[in-house]
Amino acid sequence: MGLNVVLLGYGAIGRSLHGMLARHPDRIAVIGVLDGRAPKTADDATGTPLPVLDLATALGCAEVIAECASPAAVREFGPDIIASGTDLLIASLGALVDPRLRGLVLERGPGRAYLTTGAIGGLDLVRASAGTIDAIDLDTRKPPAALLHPGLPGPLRAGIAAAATSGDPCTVFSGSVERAVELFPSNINVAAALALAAGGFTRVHVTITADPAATLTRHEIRIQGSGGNHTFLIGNAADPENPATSALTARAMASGLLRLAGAGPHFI
Ligand SMILES: NC(=O)C1=CN([C@@H]2O[C@H](COP(=O)(O)OP(=O)(O)OC[C@H]3O[C@@H](n4cnc5c(N)ncnc54)[C@H](O)[C@@H]3O)[C@@H](O)[C@H]2O)C=CC1
Ligand SMILES: O=C([O-])CC(=O)C(=O)O
Repeated sequence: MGLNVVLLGYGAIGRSLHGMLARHPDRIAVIGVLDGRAPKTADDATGTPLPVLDLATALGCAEVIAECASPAAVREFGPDIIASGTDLLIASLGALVDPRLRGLVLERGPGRAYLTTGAIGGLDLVRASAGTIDAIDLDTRKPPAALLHPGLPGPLRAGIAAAATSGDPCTVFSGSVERAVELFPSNINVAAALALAAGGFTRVHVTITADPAATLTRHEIRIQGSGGNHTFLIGNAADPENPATSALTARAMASGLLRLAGAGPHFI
């Protein structure tokens, strides 16, 4: 019997994740989706349709709910999932900048919250170095189209659009993790991942650049502290369905779920 998984969100990550997990029926059974807005619920590779579930049904059959929807979905469903005793794997880590939600999701139980490494690497090192870190700088660079979304304030939208027409890279944001995830809720969860791993939001500074020439999404992470200095440079291919999302994210979630289902090797 495999691990029973429900997908909360069936967009670019959810569909890709479904396809990857379908290759491991001995370890994982994807039994449905919690996403009433998904236009279709069948994985392209297998054509397997998934039922759309309500929360009560999902909680009755899932051992793990894998969130790949939005920070709003973490706010809406996260506390109930954890309170029910079901485990929750979270992609939209930006939701956890809210200390109240963080308490409900990360500290209450009895369900366990797992945080995906998502679109970056090095979180094991950041976690291990938590007490020694003075500062983390995250420079994220994406094509302008990957940064535009309907909730952006007008001047910021205009700045990103101007970068697109000028052809030159333009830094469109510099500031805190909290402000970054407020302005780009589906685009900079990796900043929250670094802050959560480092054990504090105040030490992380975020810069976002719109780069019309970018062919990869780039995350440059520079860590300074008494334990040493560490730099990671990550260049990710975008998901073919969503230019805002690195394709690595679905692979990271699949890898994490397979690990929960017992597949090694286990790096800890
Ligand atoms: N931790 C990380 O490194 C990364 C995290 N993400 C997070 O993953 C999320 C999903 O990414 P994609 O699949 O590319 O987005 P997408 O826009 O392609 O798909 C999102 C799906 O979730 C559904 N959804 C949104 N809010 C919902 C809600 N409240 N309840 C139920 N369903 C809901 C939508 O209907 C859509 O089908 C992003 O919004 C972002 O927050 C994305 C990339 C990297
Ligand atoms: O996929 C990426 O490269 C990063 C991203 O969207 C996020 O952190 O939300």
